[in-house]
Amino acid sequence: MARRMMSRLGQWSSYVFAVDFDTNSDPIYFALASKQSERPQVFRNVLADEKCYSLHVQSDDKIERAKFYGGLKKKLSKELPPECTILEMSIFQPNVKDSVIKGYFLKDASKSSATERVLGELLRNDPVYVCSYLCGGEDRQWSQHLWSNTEDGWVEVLEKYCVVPAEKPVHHPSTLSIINYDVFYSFEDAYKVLQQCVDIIPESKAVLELVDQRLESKEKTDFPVIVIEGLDATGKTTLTESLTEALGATLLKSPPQCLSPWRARFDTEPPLIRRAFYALGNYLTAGQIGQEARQAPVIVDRYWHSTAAYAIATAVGGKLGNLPQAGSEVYGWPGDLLRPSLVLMLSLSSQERMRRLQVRGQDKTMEEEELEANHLFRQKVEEAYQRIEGPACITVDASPSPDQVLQQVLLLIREKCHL
Ligand SMILES: Nc1nc2c(ncn2[C@@H]2O[C@H](COP(=O)(O)OP(=O)(O)OP(=O)(O)O)[C@@H](O)[C@H]2O)c(=O)[nH]1
Ligand SMILES: Nc1ncnc2c1ncn2[C@@H]1O[C@H](COP(=O)(O)OP(=O)(O)O)[C@@H](O)[C@H]1O
Repeated sequence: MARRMMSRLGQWSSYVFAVDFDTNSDPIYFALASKQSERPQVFRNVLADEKCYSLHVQSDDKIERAKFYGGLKKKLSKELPPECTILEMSIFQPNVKDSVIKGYFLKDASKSSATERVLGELLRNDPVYVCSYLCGGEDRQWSQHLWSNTEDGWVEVLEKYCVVPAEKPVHHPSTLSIINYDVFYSFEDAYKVLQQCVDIIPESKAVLELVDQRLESKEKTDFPVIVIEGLDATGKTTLTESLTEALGATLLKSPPQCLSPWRARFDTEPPLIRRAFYALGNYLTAGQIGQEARQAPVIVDRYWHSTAAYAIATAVGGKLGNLPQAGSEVYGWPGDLLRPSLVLMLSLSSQERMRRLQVRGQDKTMEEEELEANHLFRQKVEEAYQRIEGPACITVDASPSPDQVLQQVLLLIREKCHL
């Protein structure tokens, strides 16, 4: 027992556990130790006498981990008692990229044994670690108890560790696994993800075949390439169509039309797979841009900024201040992706944007629903847009009439692209 205890504690002793009790404040950070700490009790302000558990995915295969984790919250929400609160949890080594293991912390105020039954089932059938947390002794200290399956299918508590406070890390744990999990900075990295999905998502094969036929894009283009960005209903479609006419340009968009048959399918996938799909969409569009910009200016409706901004805003948990600082490598442009001459970001008040969304009456994407419901998510998307470099976007006030916005943008294009 001692050997196993040391092996696990040895494995986890350099890890910090982070639980998001409230998106407006810092997570609670704790570590594991073989003996109690002299420092204040970890959960003193956030837990009373609830039963607490944690579970996290243990698989070396990042696709399997992403797929399982993607469906886990829905499964827990469906099967756990309503009094059981499901909180985001990360286990990570501070400042070590790719060290993040995502999971959930359960605060169970129910008096039923349903939670333990559901967790026992998960432990028996799925690639998860399950732990329970107990508060005991005069000093009301918390301990973590690792569950294990016995041969006859029962659950036993394998090892017990003291839960001790841990320092707040420099970077929020959710920022440690953005690169190649939420945002892809090379064609090859995105392509590899879909290649690994061919067996579990058959549509990946058709997408890869299209991507294999993509046109090569050149560094430099003969005519200017102008990208129009912005949240849903800021007026991108209206502006790009009138711009195309005014400039005798070619209109493209990302993801390109040829990926439309599979878009809804990949929108249901976890970020790792979904973002790889959108990244490959940008490379397909880049090939089309390279070809079309030989004959005329090109206008693009959404491109890299949309892909990176939505992915970063979705990945970064907690408050707005948890976003990686401006200048961070996550805001960099992929070295192998065609760079446009100009990126314009349409900006609009929330009220006017909601009005236009209603007027247009189209269905909203899942992310747009989120944008509407979640002011914090919208702030993160808008802030991420502003921090992306290579080129950075120029903000345009999209509140005037369609024609006034068009004239304002034509002036900017003439000034910046000498068109
Ligand atoms: N284009 C694009 N959209 C993304 C990406 N990642 C997520 N999305 C989602 O897809 C939505 C936009 O998809 P579009 O096909 O541009 O839908 P649309 O109706 O044309 O959007 P608007 O042009 O904003 O009206 C965004 O609101 C995001 O929710 C990405 O990499 N590229
Ligand atoms: N400058 C504008 N002023 C008022 N309404 C606008 C303006 N631009 C677009 N709209 C209207 O707002 C709605 C959303 O415009 P759309 O071009 O579809 O935005 P996006 O493509 O960014 O989602 C449409 O009904 C459109 O007619």
